Amino acid sequence: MKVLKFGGTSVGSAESLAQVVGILKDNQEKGTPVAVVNSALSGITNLLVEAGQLASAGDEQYKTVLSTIERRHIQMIEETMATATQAQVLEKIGAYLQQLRDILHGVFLIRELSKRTGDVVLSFGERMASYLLSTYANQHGLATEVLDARKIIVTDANFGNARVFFDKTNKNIVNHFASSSKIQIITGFIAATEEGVTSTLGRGGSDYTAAIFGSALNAEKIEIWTDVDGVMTTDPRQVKKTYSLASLSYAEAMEMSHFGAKVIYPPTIAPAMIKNIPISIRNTFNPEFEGTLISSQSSNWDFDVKGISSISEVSLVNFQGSGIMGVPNVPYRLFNALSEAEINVIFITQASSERSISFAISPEDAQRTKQVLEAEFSPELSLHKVDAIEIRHDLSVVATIGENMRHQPGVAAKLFGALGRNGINVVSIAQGTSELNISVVVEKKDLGKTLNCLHDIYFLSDETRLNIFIAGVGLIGSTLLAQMKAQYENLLKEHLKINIVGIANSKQFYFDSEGIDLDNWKALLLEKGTKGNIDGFVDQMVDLNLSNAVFVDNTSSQLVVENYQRILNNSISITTPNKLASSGDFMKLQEIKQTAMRRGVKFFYETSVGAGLPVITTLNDLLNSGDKIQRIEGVLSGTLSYIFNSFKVGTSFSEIVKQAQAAGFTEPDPRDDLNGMDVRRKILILSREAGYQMDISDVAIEGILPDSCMQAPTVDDFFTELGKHDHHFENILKEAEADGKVLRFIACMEKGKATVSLKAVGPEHPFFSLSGSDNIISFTTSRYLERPLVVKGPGAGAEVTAAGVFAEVIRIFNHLS
Ligand SMILES: NC(=O)c1ccc[n+]([C@@H]2O[C@H](COP(=O)([O-])OP(=O)(O)OC[C@H]3O[C@@H](n4cnc5c(N)ncnc54)[C@H](O)[C@@H]3O)[C@@H](O)[C@H]2O)c1
Ligand SMILES: N[C@@H](CCO)C(=O)O
Ligand code: NA
Repeated sequence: MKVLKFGGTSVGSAESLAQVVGILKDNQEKGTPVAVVNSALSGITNLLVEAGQLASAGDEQYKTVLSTIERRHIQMIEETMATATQAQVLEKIGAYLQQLRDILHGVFLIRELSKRTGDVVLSFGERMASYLLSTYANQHGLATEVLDARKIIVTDANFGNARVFFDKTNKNIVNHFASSSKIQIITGFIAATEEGVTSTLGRGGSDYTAAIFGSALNAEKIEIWTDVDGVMTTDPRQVKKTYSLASLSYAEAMEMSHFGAKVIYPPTIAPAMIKNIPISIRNTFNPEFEGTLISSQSSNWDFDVKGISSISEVSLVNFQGSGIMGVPNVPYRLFNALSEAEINVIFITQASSERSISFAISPEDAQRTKQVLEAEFSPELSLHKVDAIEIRHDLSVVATIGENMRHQPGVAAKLFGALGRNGINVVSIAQGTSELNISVVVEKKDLGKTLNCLHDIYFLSDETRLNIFIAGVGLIGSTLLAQMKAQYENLLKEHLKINIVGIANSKQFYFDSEGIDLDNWKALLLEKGTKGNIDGFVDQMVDLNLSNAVFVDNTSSQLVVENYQRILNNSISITTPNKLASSGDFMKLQEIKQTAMRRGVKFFYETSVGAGLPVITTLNDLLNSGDKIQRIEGVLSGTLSYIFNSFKVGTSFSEIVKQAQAAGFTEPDPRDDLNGMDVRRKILILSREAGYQMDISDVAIEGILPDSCMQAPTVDDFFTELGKHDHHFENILKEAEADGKVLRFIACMEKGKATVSLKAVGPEHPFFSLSGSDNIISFTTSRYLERPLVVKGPGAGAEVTAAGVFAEVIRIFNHLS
């Protein structure tokens, strides 16, 4: 024998009734006898509650609600019943509705709805639904009859939440089933007192009915049929990719439910659990799918954690004071007072100092809780042994659940590490010694982020989203987007989903938290983008509060840099080829780095020196392993390298500068390259990495640009002006060539002294043979003393720079996961 329970959505439409009959027939074919428990049509119980409340308040609107209830049932009959039988079925439902109308009229007249009468009102939902289901099933070749559970389940008179007398109930069940041959369609949720007065079983009622029958009948299984594929790893409304759990232990299922997962109401599990009857959660609309099996077995499951459930809205009460320390009856009085006031406590923690006890409750109980505790502890409050009762609102509880967590070091570390890296503040923590559940209280605004990042770290097998925000979609930014698009599928195979959530240029920005279409980003930004500057972009990014977030600054803008503190403070990592922060004000840079460290996020800027070449990481590797830097020397400008490598007597200097610009090597304003500013910044960045507290003014420079070029108002004017000085550059070149030398723009730092100058070097010099836009950086250190460590290769250009930024984005991801 199996007991099958169908929820409201399973009996709420023509389609679903057909599915139910299919499921029943399937069992019949397999020779498995079944008993069926059903709920009211979906939504009807709430309407009944509403009608009762309106009527008792003397509000005629109850009649409108009643009509809605009537219409739902009539519509079901018209959609599902054979035409010839419709009149008869309508008559029967009509009789139920007339009774209900009479009762509500009475309630309306006397303006009172006792719990006792409320249960009678509610009972109509299940009674009508059972009648419809049974009639429909009989019309489709099954032999069923309605079993009104009020004849079977005996309870006390605690209406609304009655307690079952199991001895009598179980006897009734066994006797009834001994004499019935048809499939029993049992009204869920309702029961009756010994005197035969209608009662209800409280929250989760129909599941409970199924467990009561299943247990009395020693059923081989109880199946709860609903509209989802069983129990999911977490709330699918909050997390995009969740999985259905194949199995749960009873204890896990209870923990999941206690913390809000729409699984099964914990008390309903008890009768089944005592008899070790497995409960399976199935989808009426996907009956082939096995769903979730809840049993005593702890299943094979590859992950430490089974599920992450949450209660989105709780209030946290802090009860503290010097007078409660070590006083044994304080907790007793506290929780007893709450229990007498029927206030449900969701979560408790107590610090070992015993100075305070915190507990979470539903927000609607907050006011009452305060009153109850103030009354109970009024003497202690007036003597200041207990502090004023504090209640914090707008919080959520997130519970991480699973039997595999037991005796498993590292699970909690993972959890708190992920929360920390994502900037989620933990307000309170509880873990029972059963190690089945780690619960944390977080701010409500962080709930979605918390569920997403925990789901990512525990169930990472499928895919992790990296949420990326890009400021600057010029040369580097657009190349980066193209590279990310090209690599998208490959990364997905590695379980990494590149999710570009926001893009911005200097005038507007565009967001799509599901990921901007990379085939179309330009049009989306231009046509659908919001007008606004970087501050607005960062505001919206912060508001989205996504986990695994990275900000990429592909601009050369100081306005963007001004936002770094705020971005890092919101636990969003940064990678950038923009040199302004790392070569800007020293104290500000320190603050930025400290914020990143404090928030456990990254601030990376490898591409600001030598583009994609590993310059800064190499320097850091040397330093971290204890090497001492003696000297750093390099050609650090791709532009200047290209220019002087290509500049031959007879060619025009200004033409070559234009070529460098066209090749994408130059700064947005090429003068930043030619005046040596770009190189000064780079040698400053490296000097600071090497431990020197230096500023840009500490980098001496011998400029090569005539003043008139510097003063030209626009880049075009500059080129015109530069053309006038071609002969000047040719002369410098000729001088060098006369000595068998070439021109190289070299930066050097030794013992905290940095210089940048154009030098003529001969064939003996390691930089002599440079070509293309190559950068070269040589590190002379204690360990690389005679022969320096050299990094060399293209140090500018869209592809290599964007690739370097891309690599840092991935490095940040590796750190986050
Ligand atoms: N080109 C290279 O080879 C190379 C190599 C290493 C580093 N870099 C650095 O990369 C950065 C970008 O260079 P690029 O060549 O792509 O420049 P670009 O001029 O082509 O693009 C700059 C982008 O930034 C946007 N922008 C500017 N100010 C902004 C602001 N305040 N807010 C939002 N967006 C803003 C612009 O609208 C544009 O989309 C620069 O910092 C540059 O120094 C470039
Ligand atoms: N304009 C820069 C880009 C790399 O930072 C260069 O030419 O090297
Ligand atoms: Na680099």
